[in-house]
Amino acid sequence: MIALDLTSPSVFTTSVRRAANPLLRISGLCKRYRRNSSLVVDHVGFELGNGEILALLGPSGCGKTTTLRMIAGFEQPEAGDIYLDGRRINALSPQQRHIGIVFQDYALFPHMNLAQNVAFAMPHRPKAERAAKAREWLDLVGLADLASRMPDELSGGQQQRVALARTLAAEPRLILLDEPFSNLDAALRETTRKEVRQMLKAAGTSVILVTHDQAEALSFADRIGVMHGGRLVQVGAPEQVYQQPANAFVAEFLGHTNLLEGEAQGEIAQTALGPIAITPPARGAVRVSLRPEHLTLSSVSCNCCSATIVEREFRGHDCFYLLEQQGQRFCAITPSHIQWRIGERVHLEPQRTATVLQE
Ligand SMILES: Nc1ncnc2c1ncn2[C@@H]1O[C@H](COP(=O)(O)OP(=O)(O)OP(=O)(O)O)[C@@H](O)[C@H]1O
Repeated sequence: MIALDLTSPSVFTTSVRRAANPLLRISGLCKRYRRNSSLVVDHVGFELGNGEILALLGPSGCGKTTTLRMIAGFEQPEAGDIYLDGRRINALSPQQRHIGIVFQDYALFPHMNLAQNVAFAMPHRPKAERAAKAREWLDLVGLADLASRMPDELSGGQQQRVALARTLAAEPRLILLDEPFSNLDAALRETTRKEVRQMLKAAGTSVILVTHDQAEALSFADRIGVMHGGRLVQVGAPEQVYQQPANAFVAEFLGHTNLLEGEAQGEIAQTALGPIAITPPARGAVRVSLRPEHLTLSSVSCNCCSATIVEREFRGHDCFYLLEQQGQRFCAITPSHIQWRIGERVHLEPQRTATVLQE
């Protein structure tokens, strides 16, 4: 049982941010695909501010795409409300919602050049205006010089940028991105998502990104909503969900961590690592999360636990170590210029406050 100290500010951030005038407001969204089966989206609710980028992050099958499809109007929710600009849009068709979508396969028209692909998204504009506008959007994504090329003459990253230009050209209030970078190789993925983020911010568009890649969510989004088993388990800024995970699932999904059982007495808990500072303060049995980069390895004895290095992984800019003490495993990350050998006995010193988990 966890006895939380309610006098101190809570670090638990599963509550949904209340923007003054959110662009999108979702509450109690539920979906099941077959009668009597369990919910694949289970009472999901969140708000999205104007110009904000939110990532829905979670493992395969947790309900991210289904949530996105309900917002887009391709699936009907079993329960719950979707408000866009204060208007309930549950009954509107996808076309009436005026929401842009970019899928992972780009879906460019193969028989049209880039300018024509982008111009196609502007049927509301006079024909004479479309070509100039298409060029402006291609310019924004850095591809104006390639306007007369066909899609199959482009790299994956360039095709992705055209798909984005085409979606932006329709000037939607909201853009939904469903794993848009997953077809790109690692290096291209990183540069493309950085460029795409800059373009979206320049255009001031509100965005929901669906991804199972934690690095992508952390670097791309203003806020992250972590989904697990159809539920939204935590919503917060990237730093918040990483440093102050609400539960063990979030802690482990966002990176390596040390999950430690302990006995809390206010701001300190006794754990296998010795006494460590915790937040928020608690009393009784607790489970805490301490990131590996917050654990220092030292040859100097301290008032802390010692352990044996059992695995070492050189990762370029840092080294990842697995350590063992009396059957308990710990992980630590050190700068790569500090070298420890497998079999060496070291002292483990926590450098930061560990986060008390909710469950
Ligand atoms: N059309 C469908 N009919 C029946 N079940 C479906 C359908 N679409 C999705 N599901 C199921 O609903 C659950 C949620 O699927 P969804 O695609 O929303 O998850 P996801 O988090 O987006 O996964 P992924 O990252 O693999 O795309 C899964 O168990 C999936 O098998």
